[in-house]
Amino acid sequence: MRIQFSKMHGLGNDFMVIDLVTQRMPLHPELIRRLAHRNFGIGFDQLLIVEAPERPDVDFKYRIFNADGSEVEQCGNGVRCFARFVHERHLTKKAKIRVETNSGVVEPEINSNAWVRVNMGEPRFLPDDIPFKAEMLPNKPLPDTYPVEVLGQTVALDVVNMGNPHAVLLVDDVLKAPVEKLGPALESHERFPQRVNVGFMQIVNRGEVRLRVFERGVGETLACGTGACAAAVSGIRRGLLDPEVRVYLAGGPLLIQWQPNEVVWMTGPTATTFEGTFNPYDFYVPEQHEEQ
Ligand SMILES: N[C@@H](CCC[C@H](N)C(=O)O)C(=O)O
Repeated sequence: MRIQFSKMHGLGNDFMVIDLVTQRMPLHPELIRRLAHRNFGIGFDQLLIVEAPERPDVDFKYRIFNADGSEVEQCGNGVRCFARFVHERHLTKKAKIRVETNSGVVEPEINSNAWVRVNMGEPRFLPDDIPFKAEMLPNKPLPDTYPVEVLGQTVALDVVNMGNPHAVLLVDDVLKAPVEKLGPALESHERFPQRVNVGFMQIVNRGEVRLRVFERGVGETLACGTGACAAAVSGIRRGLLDPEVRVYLAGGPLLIQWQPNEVVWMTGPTATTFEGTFNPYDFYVPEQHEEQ
């Protein structure tokens, strides 16, 4: 039994994409960790799965797994690649599709140059929606920064849910930001019961920022789409940015557009690196093998 896949990326945030509408394979976390391994596996930041929809008003179901095997709710660079994948595999002819995720519906629209614009939905700020433990302000929208003690210092975090949880910190120089130190400490901080993605944002001017993201379940990646949305939303909410922001990540720029109380729009490129097949039994996990 061989499974077909595509290797894709959005600005260097890389994915293995598998169609499980027409194929079957187990989705055990240990199998995913083995496939994600950069030497022993295919290597990726996230595994993206295409499934048949469970409700009548969407075209596909989109499941996302981090390299550590954890299933997550949303992936912004991934949804652009997802839209391109379902076209390349002739699973749809529609330019604009509705895709169900574990945190709601997103709507990517693909253009002829494989650029994709996505309605990412509305950001959420309630502590329970992030989720974030903010005893001082039980379930009221959070202020635009919240002080959090970490590694003996207090940092001012803006916490935003973009389908998945994000914390955004302002820094003077993104190249000198303490991503390796604060990233893991905040990712697993007790205030974030489901862990968090941590963005370090440098404001260049009202329309441009530089961003590095320490991703939950992966580590620092070359780009993070939901992280770019969260950073832009945070800067706009704080009155530091205009409603249209170019977010420069290590892998390249994304365009993010947002007006308060509206949905966030993300526009960016996609790339298919190669297509291949693998035999899941080469990555077999004894006694934990689960059929999907
Ligand atoms: N790279 C993604 C985000 C993937 C999920 C994230 N690591 C999480 O755990 O929430 C993006 O482009 O948004």
